[in-house]
Amino acid sequence: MTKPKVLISDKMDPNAARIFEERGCEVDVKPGMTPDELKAVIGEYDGLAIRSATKVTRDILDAATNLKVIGRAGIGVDNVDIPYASSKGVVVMNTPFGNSITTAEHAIALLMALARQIPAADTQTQRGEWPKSAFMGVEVTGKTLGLIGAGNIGSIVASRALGLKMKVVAFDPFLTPERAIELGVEKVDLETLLARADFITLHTPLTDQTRNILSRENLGKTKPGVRIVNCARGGLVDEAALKELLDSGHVAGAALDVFQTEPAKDSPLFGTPNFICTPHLGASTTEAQVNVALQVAEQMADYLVNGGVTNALNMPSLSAEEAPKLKPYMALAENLGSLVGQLAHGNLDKISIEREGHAAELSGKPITGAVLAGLMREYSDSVNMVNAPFLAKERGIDVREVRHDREGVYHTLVRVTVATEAGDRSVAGTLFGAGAPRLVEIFGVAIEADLKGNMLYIVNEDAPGFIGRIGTLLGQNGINIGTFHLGRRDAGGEAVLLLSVDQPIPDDVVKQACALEGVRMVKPLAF
Ligand SMILES: NC(=O)c1ccc[n+]([C@@H]2O[C@H](COP(=O)([O-])OP(=O)(O)OC[C@H]3O[C@@H](n4cnc5c(N)ncnc54)[C@H](O)[C@@H]3O)[C@@H](O)[C@H]2O)c1
Ligand SMILES: O=C(O)CC[C@@H](O)C(=O)O
Repeated sequence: MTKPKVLISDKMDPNAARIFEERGCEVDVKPGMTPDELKAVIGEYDGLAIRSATKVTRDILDAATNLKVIGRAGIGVDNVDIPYASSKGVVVMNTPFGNSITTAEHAIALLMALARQIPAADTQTQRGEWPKSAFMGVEVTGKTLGLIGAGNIGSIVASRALGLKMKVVAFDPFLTPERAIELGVEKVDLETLLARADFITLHTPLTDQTRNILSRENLGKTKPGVRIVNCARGGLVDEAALKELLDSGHVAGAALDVFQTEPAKDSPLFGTPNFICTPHLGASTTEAQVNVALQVAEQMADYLVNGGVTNALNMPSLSAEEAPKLKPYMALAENLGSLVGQLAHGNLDKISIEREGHAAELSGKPITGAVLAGLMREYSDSVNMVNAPFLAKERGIDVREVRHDREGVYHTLVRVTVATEAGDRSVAGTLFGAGAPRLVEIFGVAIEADLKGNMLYIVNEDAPGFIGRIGTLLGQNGINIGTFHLGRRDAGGEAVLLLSVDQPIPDDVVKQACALEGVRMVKPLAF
């Protein structure tokens, strides 16, 4: 088996490359490529490990013809076009906790540096000026810290601030009152936070809701003398308005680790008294970089080698223990989806995926993804289990998952039912022996078959002589039959024949088969 190939395209702790190799991947480390250089090579890779410098745009994704997973060694994924990656079937993962403590500590460091103007005092002292009377600081004890965003990092900042004897008020629409109590913070609305905070620190992602959350208008509502820290994302604070308010003295100090445009090589804020900045260093500690590098490599290798999914932003998680158990189900589910896709005519607007027995004990989402991938492969070549649910949603297909506790005839069963213009059509399959997928029912007829390679599906009247006729026809056309499966509803009623053949069946042979006595339908299939 060829090893999956991974490209590390940003500066990353060497532990990442080591882990990839130990876990069975080939790895190339090429930080600092231009977008054109990346575009030229990305087609070779199954995985792309990045930090924030690599921009994974549509253009790059279009060239990434083998790419299966993008791993962000860090939290923010605003440098990845996730919707487009999803539509291309590429899993996007991040490492949501590896650098949280480090970033929270950076926010606190900046807060303290602002309170005591440490950078300017340091510069002037080292110039030999001994500016003792130029720097009058403020205590943080007893002051109110306004936290915008109380997720992983915000919560850690809150605990550190409480340790510094600050009062913490938090604005976060997703913060429950119970969690606020647990964190020891007061949940408030944004207006209240702006009016009450002596220090404000931001810890939200950059979204349509948070963009410019500290706008000119909102900055105007802050308490005179407020000090502001942004260690989250550029674009949360209106930088031009901040400059004016720093100049007017309304804002007593501001510290930015992140900028609207990065790298920020030029900014009107540079040189403003009481303005401090760092070049997006929030996550830059040895500990955090080792954490995120190890974690991203473990997650990506696990996905590429075993199919395990952890911390994916566009796919449900799947543990390394569950992945091998699900593997045979993926093949079964994809085949069942493909079978209904090939047999059901007309618009598919509803699909239900039922699991019973052992299948009901496993996670349903991957099985659903595989059924949808099989089904939609009839309509699109680039579909896989990652993008299939998105494509189904886009097409307005109503997808239902049903889990039965009941014991059925089979120890495990997956049934796929589609609602078509001609009524509901359902196929079902099980796993035999060591996990061999097997079809056990097709549109209400019990039949046992391996769905593999080229096949021919025939519905005919159950009457003597038919098997001989079809065998003769295929033989006369030089088509060898591999396996032969029969099923019927009632004796003398409708019968179903599923043949595996050694080559695709030409159209004229299909026509001849349709013309045989007693034939109701003939459909060549491919798996
Ligand atoms: N400077 C750095 O180097 C650095 C390092 C790590 C993380 N970050 C950034 O820090 C930010 C926070 O990271 P995290 O791990 O705490 O994320 P998180 O997802 O754990 O927390 C984000 C919080 O923001 C809240 N939120 C979302 N929309 C909001 C809104 N409109 N108003 C108020 N709150 C809102 C969410 O409810 C959530 O609690 C991210 O943008 C991340 O990219 C920066
Ligand atoms: O990789 C970095 O240095 C920055 C990471 C940070 O912005 C993040 O969102 O995790």
